[in-house]
Amino acid sequence: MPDVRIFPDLEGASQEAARLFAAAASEAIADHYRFSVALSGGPTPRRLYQLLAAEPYRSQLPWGQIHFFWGDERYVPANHAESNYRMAKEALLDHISIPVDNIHPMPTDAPEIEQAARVHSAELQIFFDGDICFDLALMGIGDDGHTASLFADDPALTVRDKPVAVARPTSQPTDRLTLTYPIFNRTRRVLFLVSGQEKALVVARVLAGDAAYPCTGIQPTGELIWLLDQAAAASLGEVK
Ligand SMILES: O=C1O[C@H](COP(=O)(O)O)[C@@H](O)[C@H](O)[C@H]1O
Repeated sequence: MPDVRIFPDLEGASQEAARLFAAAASEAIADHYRFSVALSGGPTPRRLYQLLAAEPYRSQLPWGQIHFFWGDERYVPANHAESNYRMAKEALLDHISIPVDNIHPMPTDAPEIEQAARVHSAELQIFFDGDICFDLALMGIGDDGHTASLFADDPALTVRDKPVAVARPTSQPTDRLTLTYPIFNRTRRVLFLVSGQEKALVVARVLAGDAAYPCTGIQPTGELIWLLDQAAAASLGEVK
């Protein structure tokens, strides 16, 4: 059974996520002197990022030992309204004292998206010395059951031999880059943050193991925690 924690609202779930982020950072840094995180995009994690950019975390977290990557990115310029990097930059990165070398966005400026996937794969291999293993992946879920940019019926779902895949979801206006299942599933801790009634049914189905949803494929060997607000938890128990 996954570890599912329910909070009255997104604020409560985000506060728990910030606490877990700080605990995971201190454990990773004590063990191997740095903390590598894959961030999620979309609107849900914005409050978490704002909390990390505020006291006490802003002063207390050892930002020089924390490295930010992204779990997925829309193939748009870095200053685009849809950019996952831009959201994290505005909510978090612009407000903390972190070396620029610790920020590793997925590139979105190559003429071909396949080239960007190769460049970022190479960056990951170098950073992790050939053994890609994040300390923490922050994740969300769409109401269609996608997570990161792993969408149903998209070829990115089947990529097993590369850390970064190109996603071309037919439901979305732009192509995307995404980390692949093997990378998420060897992450030390995966933390889902989910809010809103429109996610309730899909969350219940994913937690019941319905393989129709890409999110169900996230089964890390490490720790898996779901932080839900009450609205997102509303259908738990209705789906077997
Ligand atoms: O498209 C995306 O959506 C998912 C879910 O976002 P949420 O704000 O509804 O939780 C997100 O995790 C992913 O990073 C993003 O690109």
